[in-house]
Amino acid sequence: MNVLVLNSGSSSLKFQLIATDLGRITENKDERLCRGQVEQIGGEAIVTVHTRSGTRQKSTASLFDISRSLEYLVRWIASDESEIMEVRSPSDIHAVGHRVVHGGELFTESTVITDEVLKGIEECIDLAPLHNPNNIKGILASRQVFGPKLPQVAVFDTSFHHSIPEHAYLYALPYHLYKRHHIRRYGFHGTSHRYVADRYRALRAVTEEQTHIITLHLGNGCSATAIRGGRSVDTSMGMTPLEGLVMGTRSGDIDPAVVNLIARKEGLSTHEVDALLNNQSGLLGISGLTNDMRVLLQESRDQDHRRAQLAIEVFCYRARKYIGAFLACMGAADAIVFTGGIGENSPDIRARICNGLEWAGLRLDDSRNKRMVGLEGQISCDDSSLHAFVIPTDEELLIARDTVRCILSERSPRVEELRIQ
Ligand SMILES: Nc1ncnc2c1ncn2[C@@H]1O[C@H](COP(=O)(O)OP(=O)(O)O)[C@@H](O)[C@H]1O
Ligand SMILES: CC(=O)OP(=O)(O)O
Ligand SMILES: [Mg+2]
Repeated sequence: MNVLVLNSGSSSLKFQLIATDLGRITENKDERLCRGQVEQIGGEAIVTVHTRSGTRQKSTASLFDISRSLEYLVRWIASDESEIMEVRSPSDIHAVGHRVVHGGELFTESTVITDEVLKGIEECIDLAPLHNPNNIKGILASRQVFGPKLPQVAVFDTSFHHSIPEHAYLYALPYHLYKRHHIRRYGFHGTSHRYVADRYRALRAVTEEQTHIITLHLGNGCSATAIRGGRSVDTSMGMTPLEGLVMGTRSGDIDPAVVNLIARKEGLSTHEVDALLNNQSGLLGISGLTNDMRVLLQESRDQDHRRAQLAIEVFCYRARKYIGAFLACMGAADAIVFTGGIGENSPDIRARICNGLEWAGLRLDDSRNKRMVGLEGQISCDDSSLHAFVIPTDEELLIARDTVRCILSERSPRVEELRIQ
């Protein structure tokens, strides 16, 4: 089954086409046929695609909206240029799987998209005004391009975290705010945390019940998840993806009183402060330089750039603090798992985060850590009682597999039944 996986953002559309092993879904039988993205949709858009053989093609095209961008991509996929002989027309694409950021309390698992499900995703717009509207546009564009009969599946960032207990998801606010407006911790990057937990199980040959780990997704967005018995029991992101770890441009945890103070002192609206916390903070905010960890590491080494060093220090300290907190919450864990662009590729950052966790039984193997760049494997010493692993994430692959599973089982819950009373 050829599954098109879409991740639609405000002005970008990322895609992958994955040939999944219909029915059997064994790990080695899935094949990535192509991937790419359209950026700056709305005008002269930039289209970057990677063919099956790995060649990168870059071009520009006037693409005014997501629908036009999708049409353009499908035409390219069906053309000779893409090198995909299996797909000669749109009808050779059998399903579309969407990354949907917020499923609120309605969606606890991936689901086939019906009109009712679409209404449910619309209901969650209040909780994720920056993300869900774009995800909906992606779904509607797919209906337009492929017709209403093509099965589409929504895979939610939030659904893996539905196992988090009440005491961990409730904020200590007046309770009616939770009841009235669903204000609580939801958590994100669930597809990534779930994928690496699955891979960890396979690597160590343990059961779901035996999976007690802390996963660190360190990309542009960063989050930590405490996984006990294979289920998420706490996570660092909150009602929105702003809470928790220091990120590329997001602050992570701050004192909520700071919002009003910044607004007053800087003459900003609360909306503008929100944008400042999301887009101008984190690594970029502290360093005043960039949100790109590679550049920060280089500048801090070569130029002795003080604020780049400081940004890295705050980033690693916060991550270590969350590991300590989650170890206390979980009682114990068997391993810490690093993933995401930074987690997969930076031995330096991993070492700085782990440095100081010897009390918890973690002993990093320096040469294993240095070798593990973009690879999967253990980076702790064999006699470590708390292990550390690097596991490259693959959210798109999990979305493609969920898409096939949902279609085969025709799982599409009735939203009315899911709604919390
Ligand atoms: N070799 C590397 N060393 C340190 N950081 C890296 C390396 N490669 C990528 N990164 C960092 O990974 C981050 C992007 O992560 P990624 O998971 O690709 O982002 P996104 O969340 O947008 O998918 C950037 O900060 C980038 O600098
Ligand atoms: C939800 C979220 O933070 O996603 P990303 O890391 O893709 O920004
Ligand atoms: Mg990523």
